[in-house]
Amino acid sequence: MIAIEGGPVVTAAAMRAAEQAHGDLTGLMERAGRGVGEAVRRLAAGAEVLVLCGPGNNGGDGYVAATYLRDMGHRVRVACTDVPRSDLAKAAAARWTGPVEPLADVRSAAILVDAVFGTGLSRPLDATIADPLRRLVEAASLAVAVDLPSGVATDSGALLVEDAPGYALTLALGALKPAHVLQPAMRTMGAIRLVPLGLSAHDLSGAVAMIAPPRLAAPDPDSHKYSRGMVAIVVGQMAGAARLSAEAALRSGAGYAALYGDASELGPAAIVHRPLADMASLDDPRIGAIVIGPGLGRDEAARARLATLIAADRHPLVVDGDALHLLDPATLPDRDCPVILTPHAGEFKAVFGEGSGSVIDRARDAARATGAVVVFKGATTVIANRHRAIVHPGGNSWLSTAGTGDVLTGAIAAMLAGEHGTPIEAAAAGVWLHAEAGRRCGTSFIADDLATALTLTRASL
Ligand SMILES: NC(=O)C1=CN([C@@H]2O[C@H](COP(=O)(O)OP(=O)(O)OC[C@H]3O[C@@H](n4cnc5c(N)ncnc54)[C@H](OP(=O)(O)O)[C@@H]3O)[C@@H](O)[C@H]2O)[C@@H](O)CC1
Ligand SMILES: [K+]
Repeated sequence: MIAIEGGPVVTAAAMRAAEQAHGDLTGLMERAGRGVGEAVRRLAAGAEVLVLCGPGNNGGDGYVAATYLRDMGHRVRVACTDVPRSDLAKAAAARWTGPVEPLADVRSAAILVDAVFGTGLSRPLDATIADPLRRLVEAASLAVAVDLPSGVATDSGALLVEDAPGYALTLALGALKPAHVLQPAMRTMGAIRLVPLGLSAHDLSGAVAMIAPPRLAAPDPDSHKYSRGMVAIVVGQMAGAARLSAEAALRSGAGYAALYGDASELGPAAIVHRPLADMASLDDPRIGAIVIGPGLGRDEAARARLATLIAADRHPLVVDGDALHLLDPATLPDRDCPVILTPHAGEFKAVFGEGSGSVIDRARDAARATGAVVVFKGATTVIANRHRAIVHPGGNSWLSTAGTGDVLTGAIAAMLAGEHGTPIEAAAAGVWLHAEAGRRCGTSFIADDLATALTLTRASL
């Protein structure tokens, strides 16, 4: 089992293609089943194991795991939902010489291994499988899903079973699939670990990857406040939101944060307040990123400011909150300077409509249509540009409090202004810092605490 940070997230079809490119399908199943067997053996600590096998290759992995456990002298029973139907599963089942019980009335065991369906699940589970599976998972003190819990849709993360039971551990085979990073599937999986199968990185090189901690360099010895990144924030009707963004930008490492507009001079003294007599005040070439949206309001003045910034095309932009409701996405593809959009689900719908597919698909479609980096915030946050996507599979659920989005915007703007990688890398770095700061804050914190926590989060890298 190895770490999954930065690794590929691969659809069922891409996984099958990688498997075919590898060629040695029997060898892959051997590695998968053995990897499962080794993990289960370590965790079972001698307790009886029940392996449930389905008719396809997921079931084949189960037979291999059961055979391994038996050969290691472990107490193991096998039950099946159906006879093996794929050639590989037939061959694996033939090597299991013990009894195979029917699923319906099989006795539960302390350790349950679910090898019923994996990436080949094609329709909702029938009650004749779902009911005994739920009973056995719930009766076990440790339930382990092979590749995926049987009942989750690989590419969308949807549940194809009612009252899906919760597992303690899911052993992803070869690579993570979208369901491993998407809700509601993810919340049924428990801890997720990867069993490597030796598939080549080239064959797995999909366009979607798990987020990894960013590598952020310390300022150069000859750095100054502008070279570290100057963030300008356009103030609107609710100045507190803009202040949160400014503070977050500074605590994420920006050298200078200026609020442009009529804000009372509250907040850290380090934040600079400048009047916004006209938009020309934002022409300062030292500005590395402009934030527009937090607390902006949706009046005509706000709309005009946004349109002017987009048309001017002089600075990288981070567009959030109210500005997303005022945005005409058709104006974006012509820009040369990078744009990062940071919508939550409601804002995403306001800009792009409902879309189709998973949040990964929808974020990627939006990025392709606009040329912008789209940070689609939610239970799983997806950061996409035209060519690829990075997923952050959720952070501390206590982040769902007012102002945390403004903090994220500031963190992303700091990364963009400080030129920490390409725009998608800068956006991902901001998402990571924000989520990690949220983790450090624990429970019932407020957005101000989150902004404060960015200092030590940044220091941890
Ligand atoms: N890719 C790799 O690199 C490797 C993949 N490996 C493993 O292979 C797994 C994928 O195997 P797979 O393609 O055979 O699909 P799998 O999940 O076993 O199910 C297919 C069977 O289930 C049936 N079926 C489907 N839905 C059903 C339902 N609701 N109710 C009832 N039946 C249903 C379906 O029947 P059908 O839809 O044709 O009627 C078919 O018989 C993957 O998750 C991993 O564990 C590793 O061994 C090695 C490396
Ligand atoms: K499974």
